[in-house]
Amino acid sequence: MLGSERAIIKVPASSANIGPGFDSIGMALSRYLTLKIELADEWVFIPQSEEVESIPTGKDNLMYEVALEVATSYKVNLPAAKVYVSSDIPLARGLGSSASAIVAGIELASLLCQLNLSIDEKLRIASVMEGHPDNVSPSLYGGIVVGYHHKDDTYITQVPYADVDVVMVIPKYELKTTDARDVLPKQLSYQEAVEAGAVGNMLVAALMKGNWPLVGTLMEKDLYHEPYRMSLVAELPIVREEAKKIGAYGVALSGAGPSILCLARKGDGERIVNSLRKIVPHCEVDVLTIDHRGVQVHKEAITTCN
Ligand SMILES: Nc1ncnc2c1ncn2[C@@H]1O[C@H](COP(=O)(O)OP(=O)(O)OP(=O)(O)O)[C@@H](O)[C@H]1O
Ligand SMILES: N[C@@H](CCO)C(=O)O
Repeated sequence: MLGSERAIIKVPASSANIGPGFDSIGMALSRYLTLKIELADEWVFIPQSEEVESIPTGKDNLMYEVALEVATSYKVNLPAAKVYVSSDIPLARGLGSSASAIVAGIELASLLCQLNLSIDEKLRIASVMEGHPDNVSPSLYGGIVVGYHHKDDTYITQVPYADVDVVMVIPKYELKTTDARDVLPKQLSYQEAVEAGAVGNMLVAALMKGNWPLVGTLMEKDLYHEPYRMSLVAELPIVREEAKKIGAYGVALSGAGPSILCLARKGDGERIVNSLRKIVPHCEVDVLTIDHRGVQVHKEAITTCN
């Protein structure tokens, strides 16, 4: 295995929650964490792009920690590797960079230890590690995924189609998920919990039917997290007002923020991007597509030049 070959692991980014699908719904997006892996005498991660220039280069890297934990749980040794890392997923912006790294770490262990893990086994391991399946499941399976995870089981269902444009507003500042979770309440009242659950149920029904105007309405009615995180992302109300004015279906925080997800009719994305760039010139604004493939692994021959 490997030796004269190099393996390539490509993991898509993801946007979790889509409003009321807190900790359970996410979509895979067309930004990627890419690893090129060769067997080596010791572990090293070599950053190849700006987004990952600050990641640890040794055994304190999250991807190594994940790979080691997987190898240990299967009672096998983890061979050392040299890993070239490139990515256009910004860290700590609500685009699932940590979930992509967890999926990459599981794939590393599966490949280097020849574990041959099934995708469902990878989902279970990744969800246990991340604590919720909303980012890891789309990064593994692609598309829009609805999931439920608890200590005994993890379940997912893929949304069958998604013909929408995705506009992402990405502020320059980071917001760590742990900090964005610290502002959440410890409890909701029974009445609030029932209402929040009903909104989430309706969102799933609308997603499954491909009723995007209704998805847009419901993604703005979250009661689990966005009301508490609003104060952390000043751009959210401004982007929402402008995007809705020019025809977006709906706007919500992407994951724990600070990025902002806008869903729009197919073909409307560029127009919305042009308009939002004027309103929030300090942010990156881009049309992304939904990745339908999920994580990809392949091998290529290593050729040496003399
Ligand atoms: N490729 C990577 N290699 C090593 N560590 C990484 C990598 N990608 C992300 N991380 C770690 O994950 C942290 C970001 O995780 P965090 O959960 O705060 O944000 P996120 O996953 O980008 O956003 P969200 O969970 O809201 O979608 C980084 O600061 C870094 O420590
Ligand atoms: N569902 C998670 C996604 C980020 O990990 C949150 O919103 O905190």
